[in-house]
Amino acid sequence: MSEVNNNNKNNYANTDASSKKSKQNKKRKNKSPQLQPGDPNYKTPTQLRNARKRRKTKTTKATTTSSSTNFNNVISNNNNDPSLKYLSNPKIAPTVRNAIRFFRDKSCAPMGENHDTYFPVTVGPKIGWRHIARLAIQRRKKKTIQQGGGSDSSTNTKKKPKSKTRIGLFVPGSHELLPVPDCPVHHRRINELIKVLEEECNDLNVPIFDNDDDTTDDFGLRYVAVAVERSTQKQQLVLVWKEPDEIEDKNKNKPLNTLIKRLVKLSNATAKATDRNSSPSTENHNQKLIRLHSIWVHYNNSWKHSNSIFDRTGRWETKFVHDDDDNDIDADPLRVPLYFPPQVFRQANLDGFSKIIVNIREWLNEQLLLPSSRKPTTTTTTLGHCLELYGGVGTIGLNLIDLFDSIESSDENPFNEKCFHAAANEITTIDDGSGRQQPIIKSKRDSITYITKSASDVVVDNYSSLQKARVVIVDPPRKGLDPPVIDALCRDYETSDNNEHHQQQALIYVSCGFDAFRRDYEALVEKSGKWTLDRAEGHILFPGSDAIETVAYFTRTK
Ligand SMILES: C[S@@+](CC[C@H](N)C(=O)[O-])C[C@H]1O[C@@H](n2cnc3c(N)ncnc32)[C@H](O)[C@@H]1O
Repeated sequence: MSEVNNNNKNNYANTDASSKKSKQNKKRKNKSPQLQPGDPNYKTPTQLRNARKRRKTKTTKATTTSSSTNFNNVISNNNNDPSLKYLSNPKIAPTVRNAIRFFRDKSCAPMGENHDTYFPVTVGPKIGWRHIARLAIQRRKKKTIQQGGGSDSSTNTKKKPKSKTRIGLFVPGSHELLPVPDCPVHHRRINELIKVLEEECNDLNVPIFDNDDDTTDDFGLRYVAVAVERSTQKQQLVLVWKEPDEIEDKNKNKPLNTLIKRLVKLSNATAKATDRNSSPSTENHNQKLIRLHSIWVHYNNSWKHSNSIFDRTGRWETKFVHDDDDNDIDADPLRVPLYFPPQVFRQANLDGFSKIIVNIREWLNEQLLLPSSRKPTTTTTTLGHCLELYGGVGTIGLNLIDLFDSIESSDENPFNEKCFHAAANEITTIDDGSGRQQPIIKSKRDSITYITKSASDVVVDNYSSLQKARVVIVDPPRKGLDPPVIDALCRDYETSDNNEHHQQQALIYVSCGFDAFRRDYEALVEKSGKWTLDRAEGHILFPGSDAIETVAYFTRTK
């Protein structure tokens, strides 16, 4: 396509040039006589032809450079970003295709059968789905700018190289920063805040720490993380800051505080504009529109690069929390306010993940609750006990509390427990016929518990919880289940004290790493024979990237 455009451009250019030439020839014929050999400035036909060639080469070079600059902009904004590679058709990503093939083989479906029958794949909106972004920050030196502009180079004065703060992603396998302005998969509130942040860092000349660049300071801003609260669309901002090595240099943290004050001021200005009931976006196009939920600083003083922008030993400070309450969550039958401070795991696409929770609820209702409530001997309408491993802040478990008598959630991250209990204390339900949200009753609240422990320790130390669970939910990180968890799940624990209703145990496995899932599937189903796959589904939570979230529902083989 670019070739067609370029050809068109050249054609127009040629047409313009040839009409100009014929006019010039006419002028020459009418007015000035042609230069003759021996005249000053006379050029032979060869010299004229060479001069024309040089002019043409110069013009072509200029055109090519400008069009390739445009092309590069497009590339750098899209194709170079690996998370956008499969955006036009997310289902052709290799991992998605592998997963489809895997479940086709396992279900013995014939080639060519629509995968909806054995592995339905949900693809949510392709744009604006990312609610959380962790980005690197660097300062790029701009090329020296020539002033004066005249042809006489002696009149030019050299300006000091100016540097520009850029925020973006590291190109995979490198520390080369790829700016991602207006990234289409980012929630627009992320893009808006990043733009303002870049401008403010430039205006305030905020020091940027870059341990690949010896010429920068030994302190400064090194990363940023932005998350958007879904109910209010406000931004949670984390500024990751490297402190100076010398204690007496603490004053060097001042630019950080200036930046924070400035951002809070801008956020308050947006809040005021919104309160006046005017639309801030139409009021003043130049106004910097940010609406902050909170600002946190994480002091990451390590000198080395690591995959994680937060340092386990680093200090955290909350610098600002909004004080208005415009949370407008609709009344849900079960309202679970989850807490996600920056130290805990938060799904990047919570809208997409809520579809997973809806499906889990549906499966539990259809496969486990409804069949048992149809049996005349069963009095229960809930599912007994649930054990959740790798539970985070309770994103899945807390959204299922109405279906179980008791839930024990767990995770190894010590920051989760407080968030889990804060949320559990605030859960409200509409279940008394009044139509109003009510807090859950005390006995129910007491049956919602949390253990801060690795999953491997839980299955050993709290073995009885695993034994009595009607449903076990696991949502491990990409590396999959820890070997002791697989061992415990494959152990022969179907004794008479197995779950109170003596029903088949179920295992719901939510996986974000397909290779690890495949390995764990083989251990659970094929090697041990203890589990049977009932259903599997895929969710493309990050359209554009090569990933799939797999949800597999297993029942324990009798
Ligand atoms: C993919 S996240 C899922 C969390 C939660 N279900 C959610 O959706 O927010 C994986 C979780 O496993 C936790 N984790 C990682 N390794 C663990 C381990 N060995 N034992 C227990 N938890 C672990 C992490 O802290 C993280 O919260």
